[in-house]
Amino acid sequence: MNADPVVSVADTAVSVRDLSVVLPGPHGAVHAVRDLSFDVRRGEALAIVGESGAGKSMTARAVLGTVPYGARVTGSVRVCGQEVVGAGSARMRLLRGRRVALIPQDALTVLSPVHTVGFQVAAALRANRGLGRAAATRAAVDALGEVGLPDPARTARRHPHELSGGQRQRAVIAMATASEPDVVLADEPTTALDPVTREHVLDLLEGLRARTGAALVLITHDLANAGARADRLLVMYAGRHVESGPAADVLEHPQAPYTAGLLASLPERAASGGARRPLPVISGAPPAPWDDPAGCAFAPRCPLVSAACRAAPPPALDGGADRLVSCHHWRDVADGPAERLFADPAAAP
Ligand SMILES: Nc1ncnc2c1ncn2[C@@H]1O[C@H](COP(=O)(O)OP(=O)(O)OP(=O)(O)O)[C@@H](O)[C@H]1O
Repeated sequence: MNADPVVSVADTAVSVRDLSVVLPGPHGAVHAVRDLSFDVRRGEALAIVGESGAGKSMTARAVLGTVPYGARVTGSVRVCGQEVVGAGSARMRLLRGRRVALIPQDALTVLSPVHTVGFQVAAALRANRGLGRAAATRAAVDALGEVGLPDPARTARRHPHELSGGQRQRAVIAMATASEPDVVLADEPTTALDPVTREHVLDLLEGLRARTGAALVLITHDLANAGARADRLLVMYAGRHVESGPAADVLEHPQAPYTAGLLASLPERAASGGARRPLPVISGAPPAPWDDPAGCAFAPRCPLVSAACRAAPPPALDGGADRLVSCHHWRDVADGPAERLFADPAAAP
């Protein structure tokens, strides 16, 4: 990307520049993340949005320094000023947990079935904050109470299988946030939860951010909900930056055709016009993971495609008002009601 957002280093919790992650795959190299740049300021919530395979989780793993074995990572990822790309395991042990923590999609991937949740939260506190056994045990109970678990002292003595899915997710949030990291990465933290519990967990994350001043990176498929919960949005497609900026602005006035298509296909938006009409769709499918298109990866599905789009991936252009957009034709999107681009499913290429 060629445009650098103006954020002072001291205000920046995460700074990603020209990040690429390439993985070996059975059909050839998989370009999971390509030339991605973005910043997350301290205390800010950034939602990374995109459909399955867009590279959201791999971006989070690169920030956490936990890409799969065999992955080739280039570019730079700085967490609180410290470089993660190429960092040795000793430096990453210091960063992980203390500076940056992950809340995964499924709590059971991080909770051990053989230990009580209190023991596991206390273990994280001992590792990250250097607390002794008794102090860590007390702090773990406090942390379980902070995330709204009932009777935290009793919950601390329970094993993960004795808790509901929502309670387990709260326990994982307690484990990730008890040490008050500067950056919390939440990878689809509510996917496995019912709608009411989902809202509670998102409220909880918002409350923790307000209390500790941590930066929150929320990874999600859900563009509308992300907009309501985040300060800023980063839309990804096929491993690349599509557009980014203040969440409300991106949702109100998308600048990239892909974002406009995603928004047009939201049932609540399509219904807002009053008349019943077919839900607009973005026809076609994203490129296969091992495809390495010469131009814009969205070009085969884009109603505004031109020769320039097929020749080279568009750079991130300054869309004004703290926005970046990776599209040659962004002015044509920004100038009119975005929905019109995908209004007629039969008209899309
Ligand atoms: N261990 C791996 N080895 C090879 N390719 C992988 C591996 N993990 C992920 N990928 C590929 O990397 C690309 C990006 O995956 P990633 O999990 O980051 O997408 P995502 O946007 O998080 O999707 P989802 O929303 O489904 O989790 C995909 O094409 C995926 O198939």
